Amino acid sequence: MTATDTPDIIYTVVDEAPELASASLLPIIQSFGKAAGVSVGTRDISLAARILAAFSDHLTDAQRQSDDLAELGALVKTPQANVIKLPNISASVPQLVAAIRELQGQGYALPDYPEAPATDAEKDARARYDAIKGSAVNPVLREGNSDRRAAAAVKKFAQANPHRMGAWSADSKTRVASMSGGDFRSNEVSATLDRDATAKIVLTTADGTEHVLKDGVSYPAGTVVDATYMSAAALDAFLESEIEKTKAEGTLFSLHMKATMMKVSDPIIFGHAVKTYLKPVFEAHGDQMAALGVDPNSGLGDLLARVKDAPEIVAAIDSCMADRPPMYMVDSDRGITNLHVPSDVIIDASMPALIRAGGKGWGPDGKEHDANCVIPDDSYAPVYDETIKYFKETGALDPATAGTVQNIGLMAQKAEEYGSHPTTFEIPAAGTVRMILDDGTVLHVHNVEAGDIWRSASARKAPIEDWVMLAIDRQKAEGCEAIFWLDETRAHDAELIKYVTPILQAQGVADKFRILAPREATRATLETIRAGKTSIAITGNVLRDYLTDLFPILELATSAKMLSIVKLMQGGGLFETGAGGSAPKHVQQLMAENHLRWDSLGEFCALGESFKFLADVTDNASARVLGEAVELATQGILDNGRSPGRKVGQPDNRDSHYWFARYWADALAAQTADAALAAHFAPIAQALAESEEKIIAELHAGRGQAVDLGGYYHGDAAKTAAVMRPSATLNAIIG
Ligand SMILES: NC(=O)C1=CN([C@@H]2O[C@H](COP(=O)(O)OP(=O)(O)OC[C@H]3O[C@@H](n4cnc5c(N)ncnc54)[C@H](OP(=O)(O)O)[C@@H]3O)[C@@H](O)[C@H]2O)C=CC1
Ligand SMILES: O=C(O)CCC(=O)C(=O)O
Ligand SMILES: [Mg+2]
Repeated sequence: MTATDTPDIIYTVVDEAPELASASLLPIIQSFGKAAGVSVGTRDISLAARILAAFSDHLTDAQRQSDDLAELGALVKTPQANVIKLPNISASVPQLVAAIRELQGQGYALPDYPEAPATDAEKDARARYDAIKGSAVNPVLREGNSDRRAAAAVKKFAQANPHRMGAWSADSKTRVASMSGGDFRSNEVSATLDRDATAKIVLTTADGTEHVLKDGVSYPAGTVVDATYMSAAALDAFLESEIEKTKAEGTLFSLHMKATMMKVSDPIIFGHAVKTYLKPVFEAHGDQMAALGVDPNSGLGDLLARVKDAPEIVAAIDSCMADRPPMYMVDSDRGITNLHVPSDVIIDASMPALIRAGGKGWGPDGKEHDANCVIPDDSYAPVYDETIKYFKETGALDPATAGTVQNIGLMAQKAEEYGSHPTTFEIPAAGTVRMILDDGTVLHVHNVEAGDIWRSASARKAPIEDWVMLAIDRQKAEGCEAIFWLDETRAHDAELIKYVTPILQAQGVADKFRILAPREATRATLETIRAGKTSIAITGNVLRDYLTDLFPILELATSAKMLSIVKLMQGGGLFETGAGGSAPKHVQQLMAENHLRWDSLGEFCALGESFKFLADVTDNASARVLGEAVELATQGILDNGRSPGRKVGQPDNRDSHYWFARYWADALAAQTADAALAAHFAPIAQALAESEEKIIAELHAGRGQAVDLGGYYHGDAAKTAAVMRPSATLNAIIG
């Protein structure tokens, strides 16, 4: 693709619920955009497309797929970028394997996912699959810092229509457990480089052998470079003790990790939890299980499938589980536990859901119970711990009166932990890890044991400075409380504070900001929003992720309704839709009963911003008219209660798109800034209004019945369109 082929706006093709929604919404957007001379094209970053692009050489000409992620990765580094990014699957190994199997079944000659690669071909396939695994998309596209908040109209709507909140009682036994030592938080060291440098990471084992874990990592001057490790022995002792305490406390055992984004460290920690929970089974049958290909990092689901024909192991598991505290369940009806799949329980979504429910999780008995929320590393766990303590003291937040928390997140150029996977290692043998600069300076040293998880994360100067300036702009726009969530006693944060304070002083705004450690910032922020006011949380990358689910889920019921703007460092714009994920449960519901409860409010918000951004950079006045009309349409959806319902029979995602098109056309027909557009949309608006009954009836035909999409990861476009665009009348009006 040459630059001239790039559409004005790129709308990403993704997976699961948002992709199903796109089948209905995108044709509307493309048709409306075309009328204003704005081209809206697509690039495919779905898991299936990324797999196919990585294995082009295994496919026929007709099957080959371009590497759209690579193209977008280059585009976001240019001022022309205008990308609407929907949530995509960040695949765990079980998801990746399922997607490969589906594609193979459709006739794509892909190699299997090699669990234990031996031959060169297997090693090559494994390396290609590993590059697709986990959060492999967002870090490539996020060449800017993050600005996430609820649009004023969305917040007002949530206050006027408060969602249900679980009650919190002072005697709730729900709590957060994290390590008091030996974790990433306590072992962290950090330094800011005063010049451009390259580094190597070397493990020297007890016998003096040097193993180069990584070479040639390059950093520009001013980069904050951290190193830390989690002790495997301390982790196991902690998990063992928490499993026992959970049993004594009579709560559910739950583990909350980010195995997708932290794709190297967190599946290993998850695996430790699986092994510790089933410790007697691994002690008695470990060798046999290894021979059956069991990898605890892949979860209990995979493990059970592998041992199903070994009755002695199955019996040992049953007896062990009976003796353990009950587990927090992902799906109690189907027996899916917290430890089944590493990507089923993702901390940013799972902790807020539990907190919103009054500290309750589902147990194996299908009932709600208090839970022990195990979050081994103590870097960010205090946020949840303090939130839970606060709600126990004060009762749940009232969404009718609560203020709002906005977020400015340091995210650009793979900032902090979320960029650390290429420099994360499970240590093979005891020794010393050194991070050595090109001039021989030893930047960081740690003594480690076999199995420890060592990692280095970094944050570059330009993104840090951009982040502080973005925070200053946002505070100026809002005039409200603004807090840097930084802990001066933590090594990395102390280095960041050395950037933040002088910039605030130089800009003359130091009195507008506070710097508080996450625990203190959590309490201060909760008190602020309890009083109905706004607070800006200025955070690093991980808290950006955690807080933009936590507060939206408390305030708005879902983070799908968030405005999520990434102001790219090179001048382009990336507009993320919402702050949540791809909602697999919604796909299951659509397939079973033809109801899609996905709310596209995040897409609507992103679309308005994208059109307005296009108008700003290209002087395309029609694009501004389109964007402003999108905002009115979004307002119309809210004012008239046109968002999807949760249950079959209620209006769903498709109904909301009809209303969105109608309100959008109404606004375009009514505006006077662009007479040609008004004239174009007047008959469309009229047709949409006149055919309302017919369109709604056509949209609802077949609701309640199972539908066939022709695949889960790689559905059939025609089948999906038949399901998602069932109204011939609407389709004809849209053209
Ligand atoms: N930006 C990105 O690309 C992101 C991708 N992900 C990926 O998404 C997948 C699922 O992640 P998960 O953590 O389960 O989180 P999700 O955000 O997909 O789902 C959590 C719950 O939030 C509710 N929800 C989310 N979006 C909407 C929406 N638009 N409308 C209505 N309700 C919504 C649903 O609640 P209910 O079921 O009650 O209706 C849903 O089950 C994973 O593969 C993950 O890696 C995750 C986060 C961000
Ligand atoms: O990229 C991912 O896997 C998740 C991203 C995410 O959760 C977020 O940005 O809020
Ligand atoms: Mg998130």
